[in-house]
Amino acid sequence: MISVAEARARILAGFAALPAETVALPDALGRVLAEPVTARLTQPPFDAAAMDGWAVRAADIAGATSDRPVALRRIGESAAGHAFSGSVGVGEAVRIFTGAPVPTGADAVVMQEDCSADDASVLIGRAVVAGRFVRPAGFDFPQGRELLPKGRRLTARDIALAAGGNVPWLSVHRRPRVAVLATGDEIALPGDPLGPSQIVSTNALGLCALVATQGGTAHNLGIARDTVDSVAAMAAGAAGCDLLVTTGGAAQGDYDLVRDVLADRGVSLDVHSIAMRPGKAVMFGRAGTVPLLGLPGNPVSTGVTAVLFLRPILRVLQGLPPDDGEGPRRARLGTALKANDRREDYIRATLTTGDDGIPTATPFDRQDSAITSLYAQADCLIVRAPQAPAAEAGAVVDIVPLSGGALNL
Ligand SMILES: Nc1nc2c(c(=O)[nH]1)N[C@H]1C(S)=C(S)[C@@H](COP(=O)(O)OP(=O)(O)OC[C@H]3O[C@@H](n4cnc5c(N)ncnc54)[C@H](O)[C@@H]3O)O[C@H]1N2
Ligand code: MOO
Repeated sequence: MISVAEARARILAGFAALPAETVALPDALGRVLAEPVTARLTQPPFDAAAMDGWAVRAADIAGATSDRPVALRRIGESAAGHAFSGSVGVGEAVRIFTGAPVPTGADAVVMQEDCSADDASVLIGRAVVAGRFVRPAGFDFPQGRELLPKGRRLTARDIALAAGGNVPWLSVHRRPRVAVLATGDEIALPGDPLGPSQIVSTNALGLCALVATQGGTAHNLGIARDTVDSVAAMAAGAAGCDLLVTTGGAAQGDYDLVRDVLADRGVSLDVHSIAMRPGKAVMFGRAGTVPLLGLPGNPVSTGVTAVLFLRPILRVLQGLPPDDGEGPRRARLGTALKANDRREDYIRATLTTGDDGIPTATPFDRQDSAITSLYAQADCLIVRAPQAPAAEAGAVVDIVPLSGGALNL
């Protein structure tokens, strides 16, 4: 058995960022930039009014108050999308609306609440400094400014920013293509009629969904039967994918065939047994040209090992660092834990936040790797190092949050 850290290092050494492709901005949410996004225009492109009111020369109204307003001659109007073409001279004002270009000659905007107007003139009831309620050209960013760096996973806000920079398409890493293969004579698809000793496959659909949350495209290859030929034939469907993930058939039993199939094909496994619980039976190697990650069949083992090994692979393939660094990584224990043995434990737990704002992770009583109902409820995994001594309630522990994904505000 090797440690989790060594297994991760060996597995991730086999992956690098996928090539770039160009996508239209509406399709870029959750994708990772292969090139920085640079502004193609200056924003705002002109000096723009920040309020509805009157564009004036500040010097003209220096002494204006509500009791002693200053009268200016109104000479036109500037609306958003319809600039005033003339220029504002001494003693003149232009009616202006939010977002409209401030005419040349004017250097400030007075809110309409401080003014009263008739057809020919306007009374300005407040003095303002030059620049008041004017957003100068380039106030947000100038043309040529880097708006978003290479390697950024695009959020909803980033899409709006790129649109503001007049960038209609951008360069992102190709989505990882991941083939998913379930194995086992006992496995049936949800909705299929079940034989007397059959169970429904949870793992493949869960893995496909996890791939989607991480920005990849999953190809569900179906269910291989417990024969070498069936596993080999169905695994061949992964040709052209960036990764084949199998579930089940990874342990030592007479019908655990994924290993045999790999061995038959001369596949050397870089990883085949990891000192962790759940998930000891993880394999990593290469099936032909396609890297293969073999995950154990117990559903929670599949889920936990996918979080620990598949998620970072998908991130690296998209040009991201292996870990997201999001969310809390430490919490206080809600209940005491016994000393650990030689396997690193990933304990399913809930997270609550106390009055002091510090999260508390409370393990479920039952930790069997077949209990999917509790895994779905878990907020995090508590990480217990091999041989960790007993820990009291309140002790600070490392956690892996079970949250995050490709879509972000
Ligand atoms: N003698 C030993 N037996 C086992 C060991 C061991 O080290 N020595 N390890 C145990 C551990 S830990 C795990 S985890 C499992 C891993 O076994 P496999 O990866 O070979 O998985 P299977 O035997 O095929 O299945 C295990 C379990 O999971 C169910 N399963 C499988 N696929 C699915 C699926 N797609 N959806 C839902 N459930 C699935 C399967 O029916 C079994 O109940 O081995 C232990 N045994
Ligand atoms: O891999 Mo097993 O995961 O310890 O149930």
